[in-house]
Amino acid sequence: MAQQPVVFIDGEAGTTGLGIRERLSALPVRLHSIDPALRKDRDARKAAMAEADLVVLCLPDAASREAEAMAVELGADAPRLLDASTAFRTDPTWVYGFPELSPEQANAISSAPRVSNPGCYPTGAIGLLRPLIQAGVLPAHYPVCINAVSGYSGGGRQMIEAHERDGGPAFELYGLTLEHKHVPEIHTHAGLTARPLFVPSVGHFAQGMIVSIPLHLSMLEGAPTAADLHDILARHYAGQDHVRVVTADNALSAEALAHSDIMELRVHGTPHTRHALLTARLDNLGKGASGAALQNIRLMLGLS
Ligand SMILES: NC(=O)C1=CN([C@@H]2O[C@H](COP(=O)(O)OP(=O)(O)OC[C@H]3O[C@@H](n4cnc5c(N)ncnc54)[C@H](OP(=O)(O)O)[C@@H]3O)[C@@H](O)[C@H]2O)C=CC1
Ligand SMILES: CC(=O)N[C@@H](CCC(=O)OP(=O)(O)O)C(=O)O
Repeated sequence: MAQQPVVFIDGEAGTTGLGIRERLSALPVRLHSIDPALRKDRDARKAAMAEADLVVLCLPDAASREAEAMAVELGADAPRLLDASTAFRTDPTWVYGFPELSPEQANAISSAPRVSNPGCYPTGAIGLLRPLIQAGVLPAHYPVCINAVSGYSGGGRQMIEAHERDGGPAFELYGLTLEHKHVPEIHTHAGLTARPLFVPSVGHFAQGMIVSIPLHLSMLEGAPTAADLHDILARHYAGQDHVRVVTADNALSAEALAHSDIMELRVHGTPHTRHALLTARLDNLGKGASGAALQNIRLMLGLS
């Protein structure tokens, strides 16, 4: 029997790491772990990397960069890397791990030595914008405004503890310098030429996310209707397991897809409105993190 590929999750005890570990139990892989007391020990992490075929980095950005440097030091023994942080998402030497962007993207992920897992908010924003830009209906220079709300698990262990111990705010806008770390990622991978304006927020619920983007249809090529935009998205994602283009509702709860790896896309608006609202609903820990990582792990290891 062929040997199972070895996977090491650097940051296994964190929010994203735990989610990936849980999902990996369904795959024919061997998980290589290190003594939890040594989880931040450089030598122990490097030795674990040398044992692995694939290392999944579930770390803050600085620790991910350090891990990548350690992999380079391993030379010919370097494992392939999948990084869940923001560190390499706009680095052209890494492949962006969003397989639904195109069949070519899925192929590129399969053979790449370095793959960056998309951010939670960018998954929703890029998932909505890119097919419309590609289809030529949304101009790349459109002044895009993105509003989004996340469950508090989006802030990792520290934010989870703050909400669960101290209550946390019911609803809070943040990133109000308008320089959130996800802006360059959305700008690059949506295919926009104009920098998008992004306003995130966090609510007092654990998991779930809505990303919403209002559009003035009269400013789009050919003045399409909301139904036309729905059809473009539906054609783009036809046959995909993790992204569904569904009928618009009059209200949307952010928590409905908690514990799911599916993302739902909607186009709201009636034939009478000259406005449309694009929405993406997902679990920030599911398709927004660990669920997407599992898709990439399957592709990288050739597991169907
Ligand atoms: N939470 C989310 O919704 C999403 C998170 N991500 C990204 O995934 C990454 C991990 O986030 P998340 O799981 O939420 O964060 P957590 O804080 O929950 O987990 C991070 C883990 O990394 C460990 N760690 C920190 N520094 C080091 C180090 N130098 N060496 C080894 N381990 C270290 C932490 O240990 P300790 O706690 O002891 O410090 C912790 O176990 C981040 O880059 C984040 O941006 C991506 C998409 C969504
Ligand atoms: C609520 C909250 O704080 N969310 C995080 C985003 C989640 C995250 O850090 O993950 P990725 O960048 O890897 O997607 C934030 O805004 O920084």
